[in-house]
Amino acid sequence: MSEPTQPSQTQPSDPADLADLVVHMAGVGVRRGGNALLADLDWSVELDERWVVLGPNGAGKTTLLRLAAAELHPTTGTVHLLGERLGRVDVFELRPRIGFTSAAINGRVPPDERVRDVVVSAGYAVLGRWRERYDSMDTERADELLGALGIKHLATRTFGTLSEGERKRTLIARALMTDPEMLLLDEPAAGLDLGGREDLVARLATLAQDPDAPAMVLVTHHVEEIPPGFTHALLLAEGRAVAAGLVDDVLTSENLSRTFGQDLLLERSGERFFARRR
Ligand SMILES: Nc1ncnc2c1ncn2[C@@H]1O[C@H](COP(=O)(O)OP(=O)(O)OP(=O)(O)O)[C@@H](O)[C@H]1O
Repeated sequence: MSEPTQPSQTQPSDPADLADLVVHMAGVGVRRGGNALLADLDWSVELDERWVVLGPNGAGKTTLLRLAAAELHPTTGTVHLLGERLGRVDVFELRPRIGFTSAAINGRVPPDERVRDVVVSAGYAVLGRWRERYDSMDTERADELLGALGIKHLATRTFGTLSEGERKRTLIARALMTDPEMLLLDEPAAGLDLGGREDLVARLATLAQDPDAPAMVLVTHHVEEIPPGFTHALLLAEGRAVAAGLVDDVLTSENLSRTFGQDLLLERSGERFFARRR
């Protein structure tokens, strides 16, 4: 195999340029207990970009997303989110500007909370406090988002009675409730059956193609889960970027093989990707 495609993003140093970037990471490392979870990472996301972050188990994808969600600070390097530098900004002011869904959030929703309240309470930065009085405009917005994700009919059901796919869609609606400038999705299709996955991929494709939608970063292990309309890809292995840039340049059999440490064949059908071992 030849040398990997080196991540080749420009790295602005001027604060005015940084203000235009949703995410800017320079020389980022995260260490825990002597392990490098991430190392030497340079990565930028612009407002109109939709990124997929792909890599094997343990590659550092969730760690990267938690940095982008202002849930973690880097051990080394600098992270700017929405023009603000982590460590120099109140993260409690930053977080409402970022929509984030993950299995961890899924596990924190009380099972007896109603679906509409799971969504609407995001505007009040609370989970599991459904007795708050909500503004009718907020309720309408929540219903609109539930409609866009195809689950408006479930608005009065309790979260605990939903299927895994319905829960994931509820949490995406919740993440969009605050009109975030960036939407982070950590393995949104994990645990879904084929129909559920295809339905979610189609809904995310619609969102990705909406020019008013926020910048998006989707973490996955599977190229089959990349929604059409996603523009960029970051391939991670052992905490380091293997390749980063436009989907068309980065998603190749060679880069995928290097990322997953196996000889893989990547195939494309229209705007969808499929991979298997050679
Ligand atoms: N607090 C910690 N101390 C030591 N190692 C950690 C800690 N947190 C995570 N790790 C390790 O860091 C690596 C990266 O973890 P991370 O969850 O970011 O990977 P991932 O790519 O999201 O993996 P997966 O696809 O399995 O979810 C893993 O090997 C994990 O065991």
